[in-house]
Amino acid sequence: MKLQLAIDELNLEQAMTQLEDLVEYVDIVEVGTPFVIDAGREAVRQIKKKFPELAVLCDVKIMDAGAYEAQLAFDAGAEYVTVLGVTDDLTIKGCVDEARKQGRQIMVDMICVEDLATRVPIVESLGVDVIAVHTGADQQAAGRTPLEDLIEIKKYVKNVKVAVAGGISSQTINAYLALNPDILIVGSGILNAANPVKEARLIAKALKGGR
Ligand SMILES: O=C([C@H](O)CO)[C@H](O)[C@H](O)COP(=O)(O)O
Repeated sequence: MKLQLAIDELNLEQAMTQLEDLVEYVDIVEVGTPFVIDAGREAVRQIKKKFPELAVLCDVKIMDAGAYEAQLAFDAGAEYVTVLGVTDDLTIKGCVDEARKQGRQIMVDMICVEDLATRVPIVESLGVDVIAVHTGADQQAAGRTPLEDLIEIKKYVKNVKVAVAGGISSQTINAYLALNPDILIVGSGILNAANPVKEARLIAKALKGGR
């Protein structure tokens, strides 16, 4: 299981400093949607340059012009790019075609997909690499978590990797680990913790089965 650190609310300078302390606990670093809006593709370029050992996911949440937008993120050095599960199949296919050309990966964010049973097999048939259940920040504020969606999606995904995101922290991680997702995504749980390094260490340890 991989740990993906989502950086959403830091600026580029803060992110580079924070990553120096967290890099040893992280497998994938996510240039989150607010972060990429603020810092652009330069964030992907600089993180790849300073931390070549980290895979970078560019969370652009593509909704249209799939091939072109995915290409922009891949050209900056991202290994993973996100597209929205609610969008058109042609957009997802465009992202997948670009990823295959460049030897990279597409993660589909299923935020706001209401019928997972119907949508997951279609999304999987388009050749994507990872399908992520995601309870967004605004849904989290209304008290929701991604746990039920993770339980449900595990029933429908056949051959691709599964990721989960949405307010996960060391306090709640065990329920997610029990469902064995391939990628566990944590943002505010680490970066808004009183001690982000301690929190990242706790989560990384839990991912390794407490060792
Ligand atoms: O994708 C995200 C969200 O939509 C803001 O862009 C977050 O990166 C994702 O939810 C993980 O962050 P936390 O929920 O704070 O763990």
